[in-house]
Amino acid sequence: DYLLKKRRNDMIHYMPGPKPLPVLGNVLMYRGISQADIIDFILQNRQKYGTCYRVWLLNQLAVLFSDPADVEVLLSSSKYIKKNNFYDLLHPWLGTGLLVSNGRKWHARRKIITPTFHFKILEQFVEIFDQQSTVLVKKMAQYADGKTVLNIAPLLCLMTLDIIAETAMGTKVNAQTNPEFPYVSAVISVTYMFARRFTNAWQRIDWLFRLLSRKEAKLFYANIKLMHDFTDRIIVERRAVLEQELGINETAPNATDTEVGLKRRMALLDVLLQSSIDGKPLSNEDIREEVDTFMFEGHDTTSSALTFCLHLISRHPLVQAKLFEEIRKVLGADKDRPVTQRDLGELKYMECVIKESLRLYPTVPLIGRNFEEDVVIRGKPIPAGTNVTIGIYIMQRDPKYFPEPDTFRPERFLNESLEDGESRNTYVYVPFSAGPRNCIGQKFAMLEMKSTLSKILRHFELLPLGEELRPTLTIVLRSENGSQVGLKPRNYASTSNQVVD
Ligand code: HEM
Repeated sequence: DYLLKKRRNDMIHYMPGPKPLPVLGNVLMYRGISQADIIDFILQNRQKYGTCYRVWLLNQLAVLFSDPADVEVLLSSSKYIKKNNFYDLLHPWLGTGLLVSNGRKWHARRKIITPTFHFKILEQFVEIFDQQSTVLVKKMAQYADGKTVLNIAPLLCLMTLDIIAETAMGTKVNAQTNPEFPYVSAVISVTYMFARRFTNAWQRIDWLFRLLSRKEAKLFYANIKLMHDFTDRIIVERRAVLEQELGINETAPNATDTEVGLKRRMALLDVLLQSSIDGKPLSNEDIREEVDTFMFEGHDTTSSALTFCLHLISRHPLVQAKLFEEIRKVLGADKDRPVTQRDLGELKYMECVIKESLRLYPTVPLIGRNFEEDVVIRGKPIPAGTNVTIGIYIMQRDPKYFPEPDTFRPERFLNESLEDGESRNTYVYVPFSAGPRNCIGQKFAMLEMKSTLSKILRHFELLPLGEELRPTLTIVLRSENGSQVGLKPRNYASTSNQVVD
């Protein structure tokens, strides 16, 4: 143990952190810490050891950064893009798709996928957001009696699944109307199991998972197979259609990234089918990795963000009134009018509400990297092989940058001006990460959330019924008891300030 760690220990000895035991390192400090306690535990460690501290987990050295100046160095550089081994858990489903891939593969794929989010393409996706949120409000209407407590989280999850399936694969899975559809229940089950395995050290090791949780492991891998078969089938079908329609092989090598995306309404899958790397088209397996990555990354994140945001709105009537006023002003008196990308761009206060909600409850509260070689971050040497965590949640709750950090105040983001006139490092607020490896779906997610929120608030007033949130860290931050609210139908004939009454 001494020899294995000696070099790294010598390099890192200056850094604060809990005293490690031989062999075990600091593993024991995680004893008895439940999923729901992890975030508080990390905040306490930040108080004890500062904005940069180390822990030893057996033989693995891990460093947590939460000083925005350090985070800026890490995120803005294209050198530090390798993900750490926590992400390996996602391999069985996502292979080495964009979220987990590294090096050349990541660069090439990122270049191909970026045009998918061209604003012209997003414009077409806005129609899908609108249609699917219409299905959502129809389902919600049955609970809108002003006294029923509704946990809105599962409904949001099904809606975001419908949206991502249609935008990524060009296929309707009808999750909202048919949640029993095998592909839909497989996605939900696997996402749930990822969350469990992520927080359970033993289940994270694959052979132990297969050995000790046999039934769960069997279901997990059967569901992954089912999802792969489904995606494979869609890819084969779409390839055949595209070949017929476009003469895919002639189009691919000559078209520039942006041209490919703009030809007609495209799903992500279509862009991939027409793309090539070094003149070679992507194989069905390559494409599946990326489509699966979008299915995973594109539904759980947005649905969790919406869950927190709607809850906060239900508990802040003045914010809700202001939001509704803006919605009425921008979208007019017809609550069923489909929204456009332009409308959504004008919902400025709503943007502040979403940003503030993502500040308090960043869906991805921690992100990880691994250093392949020794590096020095602002004078701090870090040895090769170290797992690095960036504490998004910690920075966004730091009173130094956000006065009264636990208070929900969307006005903070109006004009992005700072209350005390000080400048703030932009890397202090990074719910979508930042730099070359930031969230490729950020604009998509913002439009989707704005579209859904405006649809819900045009139809219902949210009431503060039910339990409060119980945030818990799984792969994404979610609320253990969902988001409990009451609903009252909006009377659109009356004026907006009726909400405050
Ligand atoms: C509120 C919603 C969302 C949040 C808060 C969010 C946040 C993030 C964050 C923090 C990362 C960086 C992860 C890391 O470095 O390990 C990321 C990456 C990514 N996100 Fe999102 N995301 C959201 C929605 C979406 C959506 C809707 C999509 C797809 C349509 C998407 C696709 C991706 C992909 C593919 C990556 C990997 C990018 C790369 O490594 O090049 N995300 N997201």
